Amino acid sequence: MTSFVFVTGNANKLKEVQAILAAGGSGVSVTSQSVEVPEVQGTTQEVAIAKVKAAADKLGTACVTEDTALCFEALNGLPGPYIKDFLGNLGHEGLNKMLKGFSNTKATALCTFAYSAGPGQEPILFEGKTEGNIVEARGPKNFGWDPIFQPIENSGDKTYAEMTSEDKNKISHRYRALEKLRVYLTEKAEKEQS
Ligand SMILES: O=P(O)(O)OP(=O)(O)OP(=O)(O)OC[C@H]1O[C@@H](n2cnc3c(O)ncnc32)[C@H](O)[C@@H]1O
Ligand SMILES: [Mg+2]
Repeated sequence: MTSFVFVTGNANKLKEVQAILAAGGSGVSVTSQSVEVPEVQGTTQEVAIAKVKAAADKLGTACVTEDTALCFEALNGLPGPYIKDFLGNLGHEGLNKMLKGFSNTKATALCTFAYSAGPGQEPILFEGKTEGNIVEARGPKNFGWDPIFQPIENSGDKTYAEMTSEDKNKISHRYRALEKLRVYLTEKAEKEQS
């Protein structure tokens, strides 16, 4: 049984990670800890690396962090890793308004899991992407920008918020990144046993 410590303050992320791992029946499990770590500015990779390093230093142990970015094609990838501040200040409506001057509503949901084997160890990143469009908010408003993101594949015309969690977890940016982390941790555990 492989398990990892997931450092996050976001209960929705934790719930999805637990559900995705349970559905996969992979024997990888997760415990969680909420630790305040600074989030630096930079590319999604730089932000993810700095966050997991700070978390590993603080906890003194191996751990996993996750960063979610929402990248608007018309804005050359912005807000990207700064989506939390944009969403907090502008809301769903403001994010839609940002794209009013453009004919392009395409966006990429990008999830980056970062694994550190412990303090001072070089982090390893696992990325997952889902392509979609930014639309007027539809569906329950309990998780971030889910109501304004309509994935292109498999959703019909549903936003993430209108999809069942099972359906979202089959195609989500988080699912795709977590699958790579799961494979890595499983292979690592097998190597350590042999
Ligand atoms: O403690 P951490 O893990 O950092 O949790 P956080 O809520 O601060 O999360 P981020 O720094 O990664 O910021 C990402 C923002 O995008 C939101 N978000 C993340 N994943 C999402 C998803 O699958 N659907 C909708 N919104 C999401 C989240 O609520 C934040 O506002
Ligand atoms: Mg955060």
